[in-house]
Amino acid sequence: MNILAELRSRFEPVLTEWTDNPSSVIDMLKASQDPKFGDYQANFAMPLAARIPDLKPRDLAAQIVEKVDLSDFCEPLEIAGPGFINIKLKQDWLQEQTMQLVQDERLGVVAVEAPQKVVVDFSAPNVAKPMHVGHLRSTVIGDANYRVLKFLGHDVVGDNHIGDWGTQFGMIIFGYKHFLNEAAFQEEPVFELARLYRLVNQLSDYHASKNSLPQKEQEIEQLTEKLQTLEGSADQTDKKVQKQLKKLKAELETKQKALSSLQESLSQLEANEDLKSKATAFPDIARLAREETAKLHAGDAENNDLWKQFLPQCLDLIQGVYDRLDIHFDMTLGESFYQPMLADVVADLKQKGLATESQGAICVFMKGKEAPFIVQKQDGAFTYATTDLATIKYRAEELNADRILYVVDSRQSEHFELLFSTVKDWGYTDLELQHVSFGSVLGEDGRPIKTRAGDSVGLDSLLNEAIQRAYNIVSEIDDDKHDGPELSKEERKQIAEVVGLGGIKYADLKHNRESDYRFDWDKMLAKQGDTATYMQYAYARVNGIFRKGGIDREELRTHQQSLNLIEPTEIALAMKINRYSEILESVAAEARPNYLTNYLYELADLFSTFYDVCPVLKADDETVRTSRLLLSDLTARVVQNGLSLLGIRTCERM
Ligand SMILES: NC(=[NH2+])NCCC[C@H](N)C(=O)O
Repeated sequence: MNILAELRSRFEPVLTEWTDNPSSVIDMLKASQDPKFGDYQANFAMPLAARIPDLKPRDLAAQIVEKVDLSDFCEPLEIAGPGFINIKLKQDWLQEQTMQLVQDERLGVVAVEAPQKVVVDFSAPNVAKPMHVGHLRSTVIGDANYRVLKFLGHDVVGDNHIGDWGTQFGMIIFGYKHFLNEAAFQEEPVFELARLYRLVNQLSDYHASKNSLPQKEQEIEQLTEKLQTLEGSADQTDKKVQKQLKKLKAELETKQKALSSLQESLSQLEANEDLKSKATAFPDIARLAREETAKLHAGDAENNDLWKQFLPQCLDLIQGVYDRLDIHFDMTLGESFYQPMLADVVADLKQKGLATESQGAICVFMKGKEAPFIVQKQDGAFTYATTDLATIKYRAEELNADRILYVVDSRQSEHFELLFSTVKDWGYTDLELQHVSFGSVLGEDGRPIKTRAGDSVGLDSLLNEAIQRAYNIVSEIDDDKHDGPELSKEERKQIAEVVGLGGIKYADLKHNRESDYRFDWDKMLAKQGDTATYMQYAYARVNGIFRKGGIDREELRTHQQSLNLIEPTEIALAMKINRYSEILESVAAEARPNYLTNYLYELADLFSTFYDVCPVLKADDETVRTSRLLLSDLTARVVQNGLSLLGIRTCERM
């Protein structure tokens, strides 16, 4: 049962006496921060009273308390401070409720009454290049949302909207035509294609950087001049001047640093004879690659054949990463799938008067938005925007979607604002559209994470490193065991896989998704603290209790009547367990898996405190022992279930 939802539904009708719109304040009923204010606390008396003349919030709170009847499961309500309403659950009710969970496979999480058809658009890499750490967030956050929604009973479709039609294909096609290593391609086509992509990318970056040199040098020259003039003419004892000088110097220094690192990478490439000669042979490689893409899009037979040949190979490469991460999609339609529909989309928008011509391009202009949404470029090409419009039409009409979540980088916020606004005008008014936006993964130095060679870090090597580091942690935990190590090398390896991958996912999920976060191996895998390792360990620890006591858990669960909550830590733990369903619903409503990580962390912590204070196997009395075993069992089940909804596995021992 969702206790929070139940409480809100009891208060909501009562509040109509003071407001027409109780749902606007009902969120102010929340779990309380501190048990001394009860289990839940309602703070809506203050804002409501503020709108009514001569009504003190405390008096209003008293009137509300008078009207709402919670006597079946709560203690008499208390009013505190300026008008808070403190709500405490009846202990025998909580106990009974907890007892019901013992036999409930779903741990109190009732499936929603009105399931929605939800499309989760996630991962969506551009597949012509190997996956890198930048793809991690969408994949992991999307997968967690997918799992939670599904568990809640929604009809969920995971769609990997891959970029399989973009400019990168032109790059591999160009590479294939000019730089192919035939033998390598025969042997391992996927790697050869990845190499070709990197090569063409590197060469076109080289020219872009080289071409930007004169401008960069000029900027530095101008800055230097400005600085010299200021130093020569202005009064250097003046505070303002000093400040200005300092600012200019800092700016100059940053620019000089950037320039020298650019020069260094250019000369590195030039030191490589082979690369240098390729760069010299194709000074306008970027344009040439773009032309290959244009030919592909225009239906050129040779390029289309190559594309058909390359696509499955590119997909194979990314599939390897998905397999390792245990990520699954219901469909992988991708951008190419929608190409035949794009002309109709534009025609329809024009016909409805939504799209108009502007400087040769076809655009949708929106009120209050400066940027137009370009659906067809001057040269006739359709855009990312057009594809997304066609995708929505397909999802609404063919998949019957009620809601679509786009788990995409925050840098695409503007695109989604324009997209959603266009779609409403286009007539899909009931469709719930949400950009589940997220920040970047930063390296330990606080900059976007890169390898030493300056490439983005490949996901495969990242996962390998995680597992390798986890192996050391797992060994450490095992070596430190009171009665000596108990795991074989093989077992340690298996556990390391679970801990390493879990650690990577958890570290990503635990942050408020909008913030950037720093990738930090030590923090990520730490045994203590807000990490998957800590929770996986808590889970294994409970299993250890049962193993040690030789207790059959299935059999234990039939002892339903023996739950007996006495100690405050037991009550707090039971309370937390009962909140599981409310947490999952909040994750689903806002697409925020960090609510779940946070909950699990608090749960594991409460368990730890309980376990320190309350002897379980050594409890004095049989009923207390059974009760505590039941509570431990429930905790472990919630931890396991919660982690599994985050896509994180657990091990029986650790
Ligand atoms: N429907 C969407 N636009 N989904 C997200 C696609 C992300 C795109 N492939 C990129 O890498 O930027």
